Amino acid sequence: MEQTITARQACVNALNFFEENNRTNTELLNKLEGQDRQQANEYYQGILRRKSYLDFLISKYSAVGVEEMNPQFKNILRIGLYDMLFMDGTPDYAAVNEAVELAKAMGGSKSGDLMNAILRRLQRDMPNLPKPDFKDRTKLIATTFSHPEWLVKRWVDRFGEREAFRLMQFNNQHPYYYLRVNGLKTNDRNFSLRLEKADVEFEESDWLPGYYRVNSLQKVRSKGWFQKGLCQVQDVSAGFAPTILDPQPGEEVYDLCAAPGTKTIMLCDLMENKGSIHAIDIDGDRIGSIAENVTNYGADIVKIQRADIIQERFRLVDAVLLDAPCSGTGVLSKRADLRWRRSESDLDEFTRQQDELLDAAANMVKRGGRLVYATCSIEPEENMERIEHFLSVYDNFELEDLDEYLPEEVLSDDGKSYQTIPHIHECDGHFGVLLRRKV
Ligand SMILES: C[S@@+](CC[C@H](N)C(=O)[O-])C[C@H]1O[C@@H](n2cnc3c(N)ncnc32)[C@H](O)[C@@H]1O
Repeated sequence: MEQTITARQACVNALNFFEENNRTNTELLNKLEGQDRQQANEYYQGILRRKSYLDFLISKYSAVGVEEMNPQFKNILRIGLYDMLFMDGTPDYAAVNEAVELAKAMGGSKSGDLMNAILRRLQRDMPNLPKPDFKDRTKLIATTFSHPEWLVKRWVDRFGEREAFRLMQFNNQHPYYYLRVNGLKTNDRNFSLRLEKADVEFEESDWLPGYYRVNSLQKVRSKGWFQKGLCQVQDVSAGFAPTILDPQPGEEVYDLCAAPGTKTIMLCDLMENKGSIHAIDIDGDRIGSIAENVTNYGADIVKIQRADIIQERFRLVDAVLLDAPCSGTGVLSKRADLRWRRSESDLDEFTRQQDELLDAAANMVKRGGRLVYATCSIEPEENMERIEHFLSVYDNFELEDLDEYLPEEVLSDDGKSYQTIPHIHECDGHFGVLLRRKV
């Protein structure tokens, strides 16, 4: 029989995995059910959202430096401290006990004693814990807001300190989630009635139809609505790219870079499940999720293909969506792990790849056809600068106005691109443009 583990244990395992492999293993968190699963994810993302600050405090109370500490012990310590500082429902004594028991179980009684000593001292000083006191301003801000120094420097230079603080504070909040209704299986009215009946607090978006902002996904998950394909989790700003592509029933559409398929199923919805969508992705592991999503949502116009779109040739179609791989700096509140996985040099790699992908995508569009380029980044190099570069090479494409599709507050002054910035628009940060190939 498989041994059952607690949310805290699962989180320690996931944090250990992250430190070793520099990536998230969602299976370690999601093998739990119900509330435990939610709690494990909450710990994991929450601790990564506050990592530098937690480590700063740990360094003040431990004789062993954070870098030299046994990773498992360090991650249990982070959970105990996170519990005391940020988990409202856990009394301090319970947070300490849980961490001590976990340390004993995972590392023996000496480990439990040491855990107890460090956390008790932190608990005692709780109202007056030390504040980061580094002379180096970037390091001070980075530690206070738990963001990497390179990103702090970049955002302070670009936005100024005050705005950068607001952005990082937003990234450190518990995120909002949006549900998008699957129009192939239900409708907005029916779905909002379901939400009311299930006692889910929600707010309907006034930006796009069929989006509902909720504070927690737990009730929706327990109702089985995701498995039934009634709705999906998709930030409203992620819905902008399929919206501006405006795919029509009967058209032939490429969804390049499609996995895990959240935009593919929205395209099916917009096309009323008529026409054809080729969902293409290079990643064999991620491609299975497209099929799962499509089946769940009751769509049958999707052909899934594993391919490198830069290497392979495709015939021309009416509309192409290129949801490019990017740094993901627009989604750091939901994907706190990304802030520690990325480095500044990754940006050069992403922009090079984005140019190649745009080049490939442009050669799949019929005359008069449309190409949408989108990212979940807020970095200009991955966004408008890529499009400016593209247009300097491809004078047979032009930018289209977006004001008939999207609210004014997310559009650039000339109305030809959208960009959401998390703390300003209170959603994820997404960018996109609609390019038309001249006839
Ligand atoms: C931002 S994610 C796509 C998210 C997806 N559109 C959605 O909304 O669910 C980018 C995807 O690009 C894929 N990708 C990267 N390089 C590619 C290439 N050369 N050919 C095809 N897919 C590629 C990655 O495997 C990844 O799944």
